Amino acid sequence: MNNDHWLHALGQELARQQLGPDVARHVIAEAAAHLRDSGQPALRAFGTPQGYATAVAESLTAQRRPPRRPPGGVRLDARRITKRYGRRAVLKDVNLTVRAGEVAAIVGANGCGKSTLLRICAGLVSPDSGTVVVDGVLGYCPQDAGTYDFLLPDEHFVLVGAGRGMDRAQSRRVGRAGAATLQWEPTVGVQARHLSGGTRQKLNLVMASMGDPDVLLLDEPYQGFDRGTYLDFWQHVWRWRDEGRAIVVVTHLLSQLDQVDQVVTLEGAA
Ligand SMILES: Nc1ncnc2c1ncn2[C@@H]1O[C@H](COP(=O)(O)OP(=O)(O)OP(=O)(O)O)[C@@H](O)[C@H]1O
Repeated sequence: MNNDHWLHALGQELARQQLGPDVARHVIAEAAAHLRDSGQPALRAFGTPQGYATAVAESLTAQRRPPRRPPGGVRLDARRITKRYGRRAVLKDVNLTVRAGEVAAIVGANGCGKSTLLRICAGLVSPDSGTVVVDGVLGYCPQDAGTYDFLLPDEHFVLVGAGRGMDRAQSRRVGRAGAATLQWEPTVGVQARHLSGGTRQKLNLVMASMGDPDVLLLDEPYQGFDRGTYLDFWQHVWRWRDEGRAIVVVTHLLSQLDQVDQVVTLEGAA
């Protein structure tokens, strides 16, 4: 079954699950975007259309969650961020304020500056003007290239753990516990360069969340995840939020946007 057939079948299954046409359109658009970005065959990325439609219907039911605690103090405050690359203006006067217990989604077209904004918030890139204030420990999951080809996953955990004040054994234990929550058990002796793209992304995400950071910056962290891991990822986001962390997720996908606390749409600076 090619991806077009799969998406068509998904539409039929969503109708059978009695999801409204607007919701179905969003789900199909997000699945198509994910398939386009990841280059994966649909069956591998999402499983059968019937199984995926059922999971979507279940997750929409699960959205009716009890009221949350009110958000806490400001954890991330980015003010009037402006950035140019050469003659190209990428960000102009962008503001982003996220409180403890809030999730912000950054959306916008390819190249509009989402990753640049996250790198600026992470302190990896300097803005031309504007300020970023972070209150607490920060974890950053890059879109790609956060791993070291010739290191083992355990060695990544030890590196990050050292920066968080953990010893080697504790780092490995915490890293492996994080991996297990993403349905991944690192194979002993396998270096990062031999991991699949989705598994490298799991490694990035585990590293970002080690040591319970107060602010989590996640740049499309689910690319290459299969359906089950993708749904698990959002469960992690809601749990982190309920624990009082401030979370920023760059995303192309629309189905979770009605659950986040704020959506920042970058238009791209002219
Ligand atoms: N280090 C750099 N030097 C020059 N130009 C850059 C650099 N980093 C990013 N850019 C440019 O800045 C613009 C914004 O890039 P950025 O990666 O932030 O976009 P994005 O919204 O995250 O894109 P995507 O949705 O494709 O991931 C792009 O035109 C990109 O080519």
